[in-house]
Amino acid sequence: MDAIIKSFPQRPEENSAADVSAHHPKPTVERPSREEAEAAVRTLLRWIGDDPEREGLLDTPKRVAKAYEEIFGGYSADPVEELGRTFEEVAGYDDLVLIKDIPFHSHCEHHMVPIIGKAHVAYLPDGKVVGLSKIARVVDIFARRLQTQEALTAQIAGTIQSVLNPLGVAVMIEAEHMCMSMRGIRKHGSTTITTTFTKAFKMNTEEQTRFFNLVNNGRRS
Ligand SMILES: Nc1nc2c(ncn2[C@@H]2O[C@H](COP(=O)(O)OP(=O)(O)OP(=O)(O)O)[C@@H](O)[C@H]2O)c(=O)[nH]1
Ligand SMILES: [Zn+2]
Repeated sequence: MDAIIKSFPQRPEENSAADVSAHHPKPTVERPSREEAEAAVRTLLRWIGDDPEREGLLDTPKRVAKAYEEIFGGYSADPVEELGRTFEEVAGYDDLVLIKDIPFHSHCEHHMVPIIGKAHVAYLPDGKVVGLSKIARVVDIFARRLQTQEALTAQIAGTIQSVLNPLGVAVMIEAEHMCMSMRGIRKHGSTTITTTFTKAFKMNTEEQTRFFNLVNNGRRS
């Protein structure tokens, strides 16, 4: 499915069906056994030129398999479930809710090396709100899968839009890609910014501007 990439400022346009279908269901593949995963790590150790039988590396395949369970734990979690519990008693609050500077670690699907960044997620409630931590959990679940930054951005926005059904969602991600700094073109310190807007945010550039202002407000340079 195509990622939704938007540049700033956006032209107001009609809401599209893509808004609500941008989140990906979790892939279903048959997993190999832990022994097979550990054997694959031993193969990679030999591929890089080291000796998996030397003392320091003996337990490494086991550790790597365990670490992978954690850093790719997003495949075993369901972001839709996280948004299932909502609250309506908010004293009539009907304005934007922004959770900014949500730190995340992901891995790029091209090289499987880290993407390190921050997500800013806002929504305009339509009567109901969700626990703030649940938004961060959605970020975390998608980040703990192999990603492109564009897909990560679109998946977070699409899931919140389709499950919570607010008046609009805005997601901005700023991240550094280790595949661009550790290897390849070796450009340290460059940041990639992606945004996805749905409904009210997509149709109204003033809402986008408000979102950007709030994200930048109080930020230390
Ligand atoms: N659009 C996008 N590109 C990404 C992301 N993460 C990594 N990339 C890029 O994916 C591209 C993969 O390019 P390829 O030519 O297929 O692979 P490569 O030869 O390893 O590329 P180099 O990184 O240029 O050495 C590179 O330009 C990466 O910088 C991402 O989140 N979004
Ligand atoms: Zn990469």
